[in-house]
Amino acid sequence: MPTHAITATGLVKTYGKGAKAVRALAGLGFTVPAGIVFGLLGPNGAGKSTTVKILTTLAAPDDGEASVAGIDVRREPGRVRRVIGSVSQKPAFDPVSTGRENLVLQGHLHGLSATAARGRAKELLDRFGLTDAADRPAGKWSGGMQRKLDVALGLVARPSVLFLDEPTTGLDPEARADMWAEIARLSGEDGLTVLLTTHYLEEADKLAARLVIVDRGQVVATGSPEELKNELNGDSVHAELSTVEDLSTARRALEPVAGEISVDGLTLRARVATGATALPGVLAALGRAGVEPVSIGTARPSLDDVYLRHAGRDFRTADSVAGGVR
Ligand SMILES: Nc1ncnc2c1ncn2[C@@H]1O[C@H](COP(=O)(O)OP(=O)(O)OP(=O)(O)O)[C@@H](O)[C@H]1O
Repeated sequence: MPTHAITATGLVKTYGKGAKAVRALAGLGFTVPAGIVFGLLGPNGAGKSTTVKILTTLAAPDDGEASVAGIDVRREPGRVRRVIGSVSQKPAFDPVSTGRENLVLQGHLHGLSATAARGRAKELLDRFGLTDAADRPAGKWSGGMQRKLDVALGLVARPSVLFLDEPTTGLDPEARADMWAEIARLSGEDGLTVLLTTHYLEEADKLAARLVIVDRGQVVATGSPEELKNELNGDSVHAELSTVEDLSTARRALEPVAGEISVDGLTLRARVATGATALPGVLAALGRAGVEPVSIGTARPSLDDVYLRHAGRDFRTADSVAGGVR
């Protein structure tokens, strides 16, 4: 295995032509060291799925280069497919067949003998805690168990790189926490490289050893979650106001006491050196301006703040306005 499990350089992809053309990737590039969970984080429409389609050989870039496990995705797509596992957002299992049958069938599709396919199915069922349900139709399993089955199906052929596209979308909090534990175990135990795409900041923060933040088809920030948050050098104070008028008054009042100020709905966020120390000054400034916040608090920097700094807009707002580079 080369040191880098994935490299992508200058990827460009445009869908459609003329006035309707959407530039999904605008020169995107990153490298993924082997053996870690790597996060590809970005709001809806940022270009994550397009990147994964190119890396898993399902789409060709208009320009740029990429390799997976040292193999060029454009020149040798067949070889790439043999070393990767891919778990897409859509379920890959047959709901009428049992979990075990699904896994055995997948083994056959990858050329395993009947005995080897049964053995691998048993191993994966045990590993994901699915043995008790193994002989019931997968369509009757809970959402969390079905997602685990999807991941298990992606692992049947012992890939060296596993692509997980939005693995926890639609899961309830308990199933999501369970899935997070499984994903963390994948790279920790098996030395597998996992490329995780997500639009959940918290998920990337918790699982990814390194990540790139993608916005409008380009990488806007790269590093470990800790590195990225530490670069921000400071906490934030969040004040929720009751009216738009109060919001503008508060903004003017805080300009002399805070660094960057941003607004999300009726919440104002101001960057300060240390939240606890700055809070009395912020409250005093608001009081002098005659503004009483509905609530106020401080927070350590989050990936949300990192995104705001690098993309110049709030993550949640960007997430609700999907769109490529036009
Ligand atoms: N087949 C397609 N035809 C036209 N436009 C497309 C196609 N696939 C994606 N796009 C557009 O390209 C841009 C990037 O989409 P992509 O699916 O790669 O983003 P994403 O970050 O994966 O978003 P999501 O989290 O919503 O899946 C978006 O504007 C999207 O609407």
